Amino acid sequence: MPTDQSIQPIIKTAIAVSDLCFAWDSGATVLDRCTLSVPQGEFWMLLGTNGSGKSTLLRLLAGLLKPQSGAMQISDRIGFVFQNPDHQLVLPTVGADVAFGLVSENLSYRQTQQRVEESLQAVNLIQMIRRPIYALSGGQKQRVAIAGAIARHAEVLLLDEPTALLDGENQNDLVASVRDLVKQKNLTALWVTHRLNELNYADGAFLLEQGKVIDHGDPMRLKQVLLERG
Ligand SMILES: Nc1ncnc2c1ncn2[C@@H]1O[C@H](COP(=O)(O)OP(=O)(O)OP(=O)(O)O)[C@@H](O)[C@H]1O
Repeated sequence: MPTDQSIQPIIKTAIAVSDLCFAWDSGATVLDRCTLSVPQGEFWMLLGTNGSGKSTLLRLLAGLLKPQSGAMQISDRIGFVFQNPDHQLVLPTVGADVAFGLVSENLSYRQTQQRVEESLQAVNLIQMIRRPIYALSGGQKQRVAIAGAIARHAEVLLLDEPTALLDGENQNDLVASVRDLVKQKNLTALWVTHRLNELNYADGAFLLEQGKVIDHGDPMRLKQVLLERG
């Protein structure tokens, strides 16, 4: 019989990328044998200089682009959050927009309503269910986009600089609430950012340079590495 000390917790991987290569038709290489993995239930960040391939990697993971070689493993229940929420919110009110994401799921009116309400509750926007999208702040719009993913029962959230257009206070609120959601709902999230203070909320981080992960692990250590680089 194994002793208690010999029993290791089973850590499942929610996002696995192995030797992924991607180049544009022009021949410009963006990802060059990129390898990383994110444990299930964790909130990881992806950092790197402009043009290092962060957005491209997220688009490959979401199936929006096809790699030339390498392997990826990820849930097919993905929620994608773009930098600019105006590029993904399509209907005039909060509730209608979240419900729109459910049209392909063949739910009854009641089931749809329940999913919309639950997901808006999860992002603290239930009181705004009837509010027009134009009357929301940038941070509230991002929450609507996240509610859309929650309503579709996304297991993995891919967020591409979701705070880039937000001021400091809204930025902190959003990153804290995504961290809480990940933990409460046992989701997995990969969050692209240039803002080092957001690392305070992460379980781990990757540093991408010229399409390769050159460092990864403890977010506070990586923050220090990047601060020292200037
Ligand atoms: N549609 C496209 N066609 C051709 N090249 C592209 C296209 N989109 C991006 N690129 C190029 O691919 C490279 C990687 O871009 P990507 O957007 O992945 O970088 P990033 O790390 O997300 O940068 P940033 O931090 O500035 O958002 C860049 O050189 C960029 O110019």
